Amino acid sequence: MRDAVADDTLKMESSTWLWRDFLTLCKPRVVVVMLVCSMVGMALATPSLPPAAAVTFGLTGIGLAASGAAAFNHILDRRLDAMMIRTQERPLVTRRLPTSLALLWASLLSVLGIGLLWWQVNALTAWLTLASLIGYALIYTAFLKRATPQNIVIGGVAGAAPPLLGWTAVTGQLGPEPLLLMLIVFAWTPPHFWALAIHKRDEYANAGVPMLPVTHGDAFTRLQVWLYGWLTVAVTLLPFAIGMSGLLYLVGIVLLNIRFMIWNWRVWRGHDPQAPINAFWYSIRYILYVFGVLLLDHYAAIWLW
Ligand code: HEM
Ligand SMILES: CC(C)=CCC/C(C)=C/CC/C(C)=C/COP(=O)(O)OP(=O)(O)O
Repeated sequence: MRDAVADDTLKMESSTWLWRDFLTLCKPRVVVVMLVCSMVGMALATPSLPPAAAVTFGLTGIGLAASGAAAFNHILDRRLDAMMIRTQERPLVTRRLPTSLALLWASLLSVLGIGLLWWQVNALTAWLTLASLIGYALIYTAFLKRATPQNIVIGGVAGAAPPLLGWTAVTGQLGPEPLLLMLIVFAWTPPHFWALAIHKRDEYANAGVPMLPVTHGDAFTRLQVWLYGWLTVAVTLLPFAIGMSGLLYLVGIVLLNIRFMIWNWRVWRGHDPQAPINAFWYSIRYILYVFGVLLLDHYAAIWLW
């Protein structure tokens, strides 16, 4: 009797673990932030509320496809992940999940995501999402990541797509505004990632991944964080400059950028060894707040005026 209870507990624990592992393959926190950016892209695409069907199917499709891309990344990187402390507890490294099952999971998520966008949203969004999926899962992960320190700059195009995908899900069209939203995420990616890469430089070096701090050293990477930080500041001022967003956005973005650049300045100076990792965590809050303030400004303009 006692053993049967123990067995059941074990079964329950292992099935919870199994689901957790499937979820881990999706990089859920990254995908959630991407979906926030997509949602803001959807909201800004129309002066009224975006249609419920485009929002529901659009977010589900983009979320499934991004999760599929993340799962492919886990598969292709499993040997490399085994060489880094940060990633060595991942389910395919510890073999809690067999690679074949992960491949099935990644394919299922990707086909469902792209299929849903194709049938229920529009062909343009489906094609662009497929391009982002291939861009991250294959071009970045399998080739660029191992080949050049510019990997995350080029690969950043795929990661930056979500606000544009949200926009096209609602309008079926491209335009300068969604490209600008994409450009914000694109410019933000180097300060976001290189701050972390400075902190984890030795792990990347041991694994033989040519990230910028490994190939060009800390000082050069810190300077790049500072310079791309300024590029991000310039790009985030454009929505106001072109009349896409109003005064509320301007005030919000100036405050956010001051904080963002204080962190990037600390990284650049290099006096505080904890500055890069703190700047990395702030970068995630920053991108959420930037899209949050774009959204607030948009609805304030519609409802208050
Ligand atoms: C090529 C582009 C990108 C690269 C190379 C990159 C790299 C990374 C890495 C290595 C981590 C892991 C940190 C850890 O394990 O503790 C991370 C975390 C994160 N990234 Fe990025 N990132 C990119 C683009 C993006 C984009 C576009 C978003 C969202 C819009 C994003 C949002 C996040 C979030 C929310 C986390 C925290 C995840 C967590 O807490 O588990 N990243 N990023
Ligand atoms: C369809 C669509 C919108 C696709 C976007 C896909 C996506 C989830 C991009 C995430 C970007 C990211 C976390 C890169 C880090 O990869 P890494 O391998 O360098 O980091 P790791 O070492 O933590 O795995």
